Amino acid sequence: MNIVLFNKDLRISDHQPLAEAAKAGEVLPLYIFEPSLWKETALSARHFQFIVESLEELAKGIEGKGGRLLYAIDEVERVLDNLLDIYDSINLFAHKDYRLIDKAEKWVKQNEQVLFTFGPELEDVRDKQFDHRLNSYLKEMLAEVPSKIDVPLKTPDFLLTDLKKLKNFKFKGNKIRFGQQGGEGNAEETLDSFLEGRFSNYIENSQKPLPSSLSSSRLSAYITWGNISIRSIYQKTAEKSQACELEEGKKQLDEFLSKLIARIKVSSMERQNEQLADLSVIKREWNEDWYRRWLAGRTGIPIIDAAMKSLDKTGWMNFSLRGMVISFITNSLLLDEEKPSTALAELYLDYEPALHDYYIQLYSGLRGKMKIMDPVKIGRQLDPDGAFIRRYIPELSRLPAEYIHEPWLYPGFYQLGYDAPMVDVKKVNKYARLQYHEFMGRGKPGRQKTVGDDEQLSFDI
Ligand SMILES: Cc1cc2nc3c(=O)[nH]c(=O)nc-3n(C[C@H](O)[C@H](O)[C@H](O)COP(=O)(O)OP(=O)(O)OC[C@H]3O[C@@H](n4cnc5c(N)ncnc54)[C@H](O)[C@@H]3O)c2cc1C
Repeated sequence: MNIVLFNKDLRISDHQPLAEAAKAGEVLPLYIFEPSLWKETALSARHFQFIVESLEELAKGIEGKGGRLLYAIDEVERVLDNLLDIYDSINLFAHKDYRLIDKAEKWVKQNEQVLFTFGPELEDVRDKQFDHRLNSYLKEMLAEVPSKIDVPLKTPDFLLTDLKKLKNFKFKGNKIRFGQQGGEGNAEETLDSFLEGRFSNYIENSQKPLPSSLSSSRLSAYITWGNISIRSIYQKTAEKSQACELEEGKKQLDEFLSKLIARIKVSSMERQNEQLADLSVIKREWNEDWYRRWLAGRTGIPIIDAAMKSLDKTGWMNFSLRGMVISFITNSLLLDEEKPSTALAELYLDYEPALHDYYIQLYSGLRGKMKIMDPVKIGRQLDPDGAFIRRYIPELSRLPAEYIHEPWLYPGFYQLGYDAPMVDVKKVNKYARLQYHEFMGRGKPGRQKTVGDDEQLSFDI
């Protein structure tokens, strides 16, 4: 039996494993929900929601070709064992980045079955041939799934034909009401609307909090869950760029393409044996109250709070805000990055472990210099009139612009009902810099913290 293992490739267009399996004979398209994966990783209710929306559309697409998408709720090895009891032999078809590829590879070896994998050979970005291979992959013809998919007459009883049973699944976190919805159609619409005009201020706006939600492509969640393939985005964009009459348009699209390529490169970086800095000696003792206020968007520092509230609501933030919120908690407040990183991963709809971990490490100083940012200053640069802050913090919606980034300076501050800042940013940053410079200079811990340090760091209104 030819079994297609769907994973983070929830689409029909440019789906090579499905195309090849359909050419080989009868196909059983399968999506496995592994309970252990949902329990042990940062996958959350909002990811589940997006996946279900994607699967519903995928199922319709497969039905349209005469096939049927099936589901299993179990560990991947057990599902495959059960299938092997039913079928004499199994050919698995999957993309190379199938999340459970190690398990599938081990299983086929142990059971003498066959696994066909598809996708570019892009394992190590330092390889001299990397750029060449990437370039050819991006320009390759897209895979076309045949118009008819043959299904076996009878499918195993233990496989599910709909998603109702999944309602008993337990998830972390909350669903999103105002975020992007999963599915191939939505992915294509998002790309089309970007190429039809939203791209025109990409460079200027993609790091500004409010304008970025329109001027950025907003494709990240669709790429993460494979509702659209990167090479189809690449090809459509390159075509649009060629057709652009104005140099300015080409410039915007080239910048966007460079981001897509950055994604592939960061995802392909060889991470084993990497030496990360050990900053544990300068970290503060864990402060649950600070952490909770940061996560809830109640630090009293408007740009941080607006960013965290927008993430909770929409599941998305632009690059600069992502860097700023993690830098604030790990570098300014000197808290360990592990818990904040997991909390953010649960909230980002586009959570992709390779990218997320890399940038969290970069922004919390584990991969080089620890950058200590001033969120008030950054807020002024990114959101000068405070439109983003006003959108997400209603208490500040009518505050005059001159106070929007430092509302505690407003004479009527206590009437606003907004939180007083939990720390004085200047003081915590000064303290963090001192700790870091001592650590770097002498290669040993900074000044031992004494009782009363925290009091010195609190805000002096
Ligand atoms: C701490 C931190 C964590 C991050 N975690 C993730 C994550 O889990 N998943 C994720 O998709 N992105 C992550 N990013 C990268 C980036 O912030 C998002 O890809 C981007 O904000 C998505 O919005 P967009 O699709 O509108 O991007 P656009 O600007 O329109 O870019 C198009 C695509 O290129 C890729 N991309 C854009 N910027 C980068 C970059 N600097 N490096 C690598 N790829 C890029 C994304 O796939 C994106 O969809 C993270 C960044 C930081 C600083």
